[in-house]
Amino acid sequence: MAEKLMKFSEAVKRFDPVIGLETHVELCTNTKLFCPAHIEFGGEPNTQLTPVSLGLPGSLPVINETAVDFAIKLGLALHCEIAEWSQFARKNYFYPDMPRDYQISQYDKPTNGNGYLDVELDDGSIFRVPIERAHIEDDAGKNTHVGGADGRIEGADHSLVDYNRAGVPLIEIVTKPIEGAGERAAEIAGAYMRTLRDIVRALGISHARMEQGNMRADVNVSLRNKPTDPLGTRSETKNVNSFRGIEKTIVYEIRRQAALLSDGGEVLQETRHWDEASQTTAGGRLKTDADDYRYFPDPDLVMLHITKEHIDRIAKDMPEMPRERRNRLQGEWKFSDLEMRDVINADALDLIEDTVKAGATASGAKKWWLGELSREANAKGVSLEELPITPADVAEVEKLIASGKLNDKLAKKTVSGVLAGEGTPDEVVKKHGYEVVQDTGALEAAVDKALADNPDIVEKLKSGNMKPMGAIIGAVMRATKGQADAKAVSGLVMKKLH
Ligand SMILES: Nc1ncnc2c1ncn2[C@@H]1O[C@H](COP(=O)(O)OP(=O)(O)OP(=O)(O)O)[C@@H](O)[C@H]1O
Ligand SMILES: [Mg+2]
Ligand SMILES: [Mg+2]
Repeated sequence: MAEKLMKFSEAVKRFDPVIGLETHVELCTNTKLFCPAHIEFGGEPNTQLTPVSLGLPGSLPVINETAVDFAIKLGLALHCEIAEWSQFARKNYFYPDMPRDYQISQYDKPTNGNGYLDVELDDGSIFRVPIERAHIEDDAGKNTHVGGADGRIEGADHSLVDYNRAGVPLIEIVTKPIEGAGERAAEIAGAYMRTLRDIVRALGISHARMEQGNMRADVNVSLRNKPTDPLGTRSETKNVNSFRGIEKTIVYEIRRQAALLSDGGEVLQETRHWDEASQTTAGGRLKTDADDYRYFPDPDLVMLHITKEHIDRIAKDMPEMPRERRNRLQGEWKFSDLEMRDVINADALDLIEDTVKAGATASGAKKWWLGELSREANAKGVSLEELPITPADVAEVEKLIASGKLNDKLAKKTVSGVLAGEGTPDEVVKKHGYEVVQDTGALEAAVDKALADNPDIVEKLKSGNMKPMGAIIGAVMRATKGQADAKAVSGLVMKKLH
């Protein structure tokens, strides 16, 4: 049954939306959080296991020090208070993807508390997102429902479970209720998620690939009549795994709840899920704050003691954060704010940086990645990074242009060759004989012929009408299969006429 929705513009005029994001980030440690089982994406099911990750009786967890250091790094980046003593707690519930019947998480003594993240919005303004906590926990395994009439979960006749992911370290970053977002709630959530992704990548603590589930968010949304009212009842849309999905969930929930409330109904505190196919959220399980997980300190794990000296050591090695890096690169590249925003939106920052490092100019690198190559990536439905061309290739093409060996047209052909798997730019140039005619003898002969073939144009040029110059250059280009340098041709023509 389709639910009633209010127009978005009307909904945010009548109600004040409040959102909250719980983001799970999968850490890229080599081994699991409490045992030495190796972690590898896409491994054969149930091959990355130990007795601990299966929760076998008698097995005991031992904390992974790297995971704790990763959590501290993130805590520092999010301006959190890092607890000297934090504690793991058992969150008890039953689900077949969790072999232990409890998740090891942190409850009232999380490692990181009380921080914030400043995010930049489209208009260049900064919005401060308050962070409640960033705690360490382990992941569950994965169920796959198979069989049945049409392969859908309802039709499934049995489920398979893969415990490879069970015990993989996660950090859950929980925002405080984000107030004052108004009609920009979705934009703020999107900017927050992208900034968080950039930070965890810069810290090297997660691959943060949404599509592989390294990063996923629970999206909480509530409405109230006015900003001074107490918070309204929230819905919680679970495990949304794309930035667009998160933004759309927020818009949808605002519209749905607004319609409900203005009809005199009430918002249920429930978990929902985002359905990409129908672009809607659907109700799941009713949930109350009294949901009883029977949290208690895990008696198998001692409290985590993090000394100030340890934090200082980690703080000394913190890499440059994305926003500082962006500002530095913008200065070095002399890009305008608008150009920089285009680069960020195209996810081309790293690629351009690497291309410049390989010897190209910043504007040359930008021209390729945001022009020709963005079009190619769009057409193929892949990201720029996935294109079969490297920053070094692009820099090489730029060098060939700068040295006068390639003109724009030949450069494009060369890039096409690289994309088609014909080899490096040098190899493609050699293979096809793409090279601007440098031999002035051959060029002169082509110019002479073009002038002799077009006496009427010659007359015009002689009388000072330069418009038909293009026709001569075109003729020379055709004669040299596009391999002439247009500037050299017009220079030669002028020399011959006078
Ligand atoms: N009325 C509200 N409207 C919008 N967001 C809210 C509201 N109340 C709480 N939130 C946000 O919802 C999130 C709640 O996450 P939290 O992890 O604390 O609890 P939970 O969802 O009950 O537990 P679980 O981790 O088991 O899902 C936080 O980001 C919080 O800021
Ligand atoms: Mg939570
Ligand atoms: Mg939650």
